[in-house]
Amino acid sequence: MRIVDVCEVTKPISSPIRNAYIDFSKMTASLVAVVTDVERDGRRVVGYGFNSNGRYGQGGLIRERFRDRILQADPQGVLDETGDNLCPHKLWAAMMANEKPGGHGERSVAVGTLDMAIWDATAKIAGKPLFRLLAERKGRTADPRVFVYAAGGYYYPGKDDGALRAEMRGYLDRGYTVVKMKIGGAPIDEDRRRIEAVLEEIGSQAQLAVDANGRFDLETGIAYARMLRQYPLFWYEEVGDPLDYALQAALSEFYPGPMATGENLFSHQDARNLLRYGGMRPDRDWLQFDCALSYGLVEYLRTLDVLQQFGWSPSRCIPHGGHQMSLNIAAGLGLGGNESYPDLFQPYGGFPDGVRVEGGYITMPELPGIGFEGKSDLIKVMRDLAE
Ligand SMILES: O=C([O-])CC(=O)C(=O)O
Ligand SMILES: [Mg+2]
Repeated sequence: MRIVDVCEVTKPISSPIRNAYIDFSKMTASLVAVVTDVERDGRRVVGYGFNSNGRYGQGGLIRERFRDRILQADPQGVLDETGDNLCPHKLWAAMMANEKPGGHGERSVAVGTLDMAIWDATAKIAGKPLFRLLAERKGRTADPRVFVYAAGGYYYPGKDDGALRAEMRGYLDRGYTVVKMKIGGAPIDEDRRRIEAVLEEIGSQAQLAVDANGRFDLETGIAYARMLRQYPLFWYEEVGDPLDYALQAALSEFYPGPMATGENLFSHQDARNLLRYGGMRPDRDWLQFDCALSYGLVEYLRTLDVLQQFGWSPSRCIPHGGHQMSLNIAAGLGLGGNESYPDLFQPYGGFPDGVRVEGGYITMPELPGIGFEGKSDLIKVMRDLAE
């Protein structure tokens, strides 16, 4: 068996929304297919992947470097020990041949996208849901029930507090128990007003998380901490620059509640620096590393090893990105849950058709691979690429 082709297309996922740092008017994502010569149920096995929102499509890197390294690797040399399936770890090493360490930049996005497709193909060849395969390999029991929260609350032209409240009400009506909104894209008094409007809307039915998208310097981060700590928030997210670990550490003196960060750390080495120097508290804080932006699941497994070394439970991870890959990791390896964008970044985000949020949890269906075949709008664009 072998990989016979790797395809990439860069697709728009644009919308008029804005967070404290960027707008999404020109946002794109890479969609990739890893085509094998294996057949299952009368159909050629093709693995699919895509990168999460927030970083742009990686067609250049994928087509100029990583695709060729996969296709030029010795086909026998990238199989697992049985010889009957792909080995995602060996394929990862093939992709990263002749790459220097450090300076992770956005090649981690290109590799993460391909790694998703390789795991999808691997689990399909094994004939199981990825979360079951992962749990088996780790010798644990999978839990198909996964906590999810609704991310939104963006700045949007003409959006007033009424529209923000209606958006949050819509998430509660769909079964979510935690909702998230953006802060830091308006003056602090305006953000306070928005937060109070949402808190009034959700009452005791749900909790609110707020996300500053790395916008604040230490002084502003502290000013917001003083304001925010009066409210019972689920978390205060990505306060300052993602690589400013000293800022993150200083904040914990001013903010006793839970904080979250990590969506813009793209390697296990960066994750380790966050745990070494960021003052994160394993009893209450949350880690949001997103494998689709950070060299994929092969690297995420290394990140989970780092967590263990530092005494962190995988249940403190709730990844960024809202994709089914992280849902599988959560169900298979015991993460604390996953992000979800109920109204954004379609068709890539979300759940297989028919999956409903109940009391803040979804239940994973038993679909081979990552489960893209169960989401009709998504599998349609995927098959247009490679089948
Ligand atoms: O607005 C974004 O870039 C997405 C984000 O931070 C999140 O989902 O936490
Ligand atoms: Mg965020």
